Amino acid sequence: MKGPGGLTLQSIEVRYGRAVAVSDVSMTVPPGKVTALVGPNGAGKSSLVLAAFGSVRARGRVSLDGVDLTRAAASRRGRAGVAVVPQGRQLFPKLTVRDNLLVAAEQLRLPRGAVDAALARFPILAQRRSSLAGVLSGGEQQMLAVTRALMGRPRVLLLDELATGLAPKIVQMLATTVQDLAAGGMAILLAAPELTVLGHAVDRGYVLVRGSVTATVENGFGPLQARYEQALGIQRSGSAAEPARLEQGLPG
Ligand SMILES: Nc1ncnc2c1ncn2[C@@H]1O[C@H](COP(=O)(O)OP(=O)(O)OP(=O)(O)O)[C@@H](O)[C@H]1O
Repeated sequence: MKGPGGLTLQSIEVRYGRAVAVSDVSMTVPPGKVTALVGPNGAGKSSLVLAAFGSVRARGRVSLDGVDLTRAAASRRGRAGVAVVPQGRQLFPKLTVRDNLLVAAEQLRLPRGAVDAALARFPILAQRRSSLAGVLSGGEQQMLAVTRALMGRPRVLLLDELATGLAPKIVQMLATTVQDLAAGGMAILLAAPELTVLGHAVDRGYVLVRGSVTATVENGFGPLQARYEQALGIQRSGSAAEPARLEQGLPG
């Protein structure tokens, strides 16, 4: 019996030793939508993303399109349709663009031809297929990380800090990619400490503070941002101190 579509996380808890990074979080990442996960630094966003992908140990349940993946390792989740662009990208800097994708193709048990097909998405990256990943610009590296994640035609794509440190033009291009993927039916999760540049791409989202969801918002980025600012204790008065507090995370 199939359950709801997309990714479902139930009562997820992530601990590092005695420290609880994520506490009893339940959320969904439905197909055809861009779901945001916003929270200040240290809120537990990356831990939750990696718990969904299966690369950190977690309590709770994870399912995709109603199929239980709780006990599946990351490699099996990958083949089942879960893909991640992790914070920091985790590329092999001393391998070429093409070889980075070949490694992923092998992990996903895809034919080698999948690499050239994947490279067609970003022409700039295709031109640099023989360059070492480590010499690419930040934007090109992020394109490579996204391309790698998309190789297995995932059903859910987890994007951790997609826009951090990138030029606005690149972020716009990635935002368009994300929207196109959602329009094609993919379930997308965008985790970030702030999403103003990507905000227009967001359909719904969750606010995460100190490992717990404090708000679930279904009606777009504006209301989500308002709930986020509320959670951080930010007053909308236009004072110069506000952006600094948003970047630093928690209310003073
Ligand atoms: N490998 C680890 N070992 C111990 N503690 C960790 C580890 N990874 C994360 N933490 C801690 O878990 C908490 C949540 O971290 P996490 O990286 O998931 O948050 P985040 O919201 O993604 O923050 P950021 O935006 O800074 O990446 C933090 O207190 C962090 O210090």
